[in-house]
Amino acid sequence: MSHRPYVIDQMISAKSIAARIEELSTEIEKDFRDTDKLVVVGLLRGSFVFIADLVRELDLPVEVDFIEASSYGDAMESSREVRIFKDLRGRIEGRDVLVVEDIIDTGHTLHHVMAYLEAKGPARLKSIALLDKPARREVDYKPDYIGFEIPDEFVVGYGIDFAQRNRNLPYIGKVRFTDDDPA
Ligand SMILES: O=P(O)(O)OC[C@H]1O[C@H](OP(=O)(O)OP(=O)(O)O)[C@H](O)[C@@H]1O
Ligand code: HPA
Ligand SMILES: [Mg+2]
Repeated sequence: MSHRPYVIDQMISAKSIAARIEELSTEIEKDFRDTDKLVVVGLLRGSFVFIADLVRELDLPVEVDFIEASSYGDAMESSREVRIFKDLRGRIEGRDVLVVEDIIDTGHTLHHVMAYLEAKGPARLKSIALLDKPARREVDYKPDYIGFEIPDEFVVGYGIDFAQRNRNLPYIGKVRFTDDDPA
């Protein structure tokens, strides 16, 4: 939990996010045009806004499922220990699967979840992250689709939290601590 005062500076507008999701959907539709059904798996909690907007742009037969993993808790630093709190409801063996993530930072979360899901034997398994922060990567993993590459800033909004707050902002913003400001 942060007790330091901070403000949020907008980094990516709601309009830019919507435009990028349209482009990404076209790419995904092309790659999975022959699918009988695509299981779109949201990684809770951060991806709940992104998956809602993404599936509504996808002109494919989709099923939606969720898995919950977390490694940050209320901190700004990854614990590097990814815990699965909730597993999928459905089976993905032999199915086409797209994992939807809000942000890839150190890479521990997505890397761990992809290995966990791969072991369930899907036909095709791909991942999409709205944001990619490559400067902080600790594991060698690159999502198949990326919305925006961002600099090394702590971001919030559009589902992403800081100590569980700010998930409801319609845009992506960066956290700026005001006690860092020169007097
Ligand atoms: O690449 P990494 O360094 O692993 O960081 C990315 C992950 O961290 C955040 O989740 P968090 O653990 O905060 O849980 P949440 O989704 O419930 O907010 C974010 O939603 C990603 O899942
Ligand atoms: O920049 C971030 N903001 C919020 N949660 C996060 N989890 C990984 N990176 C971030
Ligand atoms: Mg998350």
